[in-house]
Amino acid sequence: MDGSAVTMPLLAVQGLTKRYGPRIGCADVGFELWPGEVLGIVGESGSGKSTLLSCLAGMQHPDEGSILWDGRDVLDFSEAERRRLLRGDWAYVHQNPRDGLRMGVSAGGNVGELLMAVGQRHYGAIRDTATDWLGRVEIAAERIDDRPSAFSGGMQQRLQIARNLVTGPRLVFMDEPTGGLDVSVQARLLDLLRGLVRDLGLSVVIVTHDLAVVRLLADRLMVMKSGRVVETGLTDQVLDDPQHAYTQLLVSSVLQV
Ligand SMILES: Nc1ncnc2c1ncn2[C@@H]1O[C@H](COP(=O)(O)OP(=O)(O)OP(=O)(O)O)[C@@H](O)[C@H]1O
Repeated sequence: MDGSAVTMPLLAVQGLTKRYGPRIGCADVGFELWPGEVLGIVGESGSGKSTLLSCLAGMQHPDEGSILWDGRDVLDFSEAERRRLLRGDWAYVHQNPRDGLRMGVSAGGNVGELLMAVGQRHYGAIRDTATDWLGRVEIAAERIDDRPSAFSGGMQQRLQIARNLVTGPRLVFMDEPTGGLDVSVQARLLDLLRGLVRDLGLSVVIVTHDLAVVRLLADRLMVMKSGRVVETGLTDQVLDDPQHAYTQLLVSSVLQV
């Protein structure tokens, strides 16, 4: 990390608004994310979490607002610049590993091809790094030539995480990374994610409806309702002493699915 990185936020978002016709996806969302920080975005289904994340990660174009990255608005980036960003400095972990993996390519290939995409050419070194990353996400080296379709859901998700982190991104977006998995598999994945976030000092924006996930992972929370941010604060503060009536309902699990 260079000296300038700690004096300005990694990401500075202002007035982000996305409408679907007359319906509001998200409205006037603003926040800053600092290096090494994990920001959790929570809210019940339909509150605008996914819309916000997809606008932030360049998968949808917002109607209004700005997203400053290294001082430049990513909404002004060319398509080529945006693609470079998503392949290098940014990573996106999908809820469904099938959306983030290439199912017809081996586990090692899924990790290795990202290294090739950022310019690595030496096959032996790429395979060594891929093996190392499989180990970090608790996938045995002997599975390196297996396709993800032969893996369990939890293993697929761990492989997707390895594929995303192998290039050392500066910012990772995560969309319900533990969603759709059995409870015991979720717990193991959460443990693994927490270790990686801590060891690598990752900067993360994570969307979830599961407060246990953000309790473990997030430094700060943003609570959304009907597309708007209704409360922000340190995770423990928001969860232990919620100020907004909606957050109080959310925490008391009345609104949790
Ligand atoms: N493609 C779309 N077309 C029309 N309306 C949409 C579309 N996507 C989302 N919306 C609407 O935007 C609002 C926010 O939805 P969004 O999916 O972002 O919420 P969410 O909090 O991520 O919910 P979930 O957890 O169920 O995905 C909702 O009212 C939703 O119906």
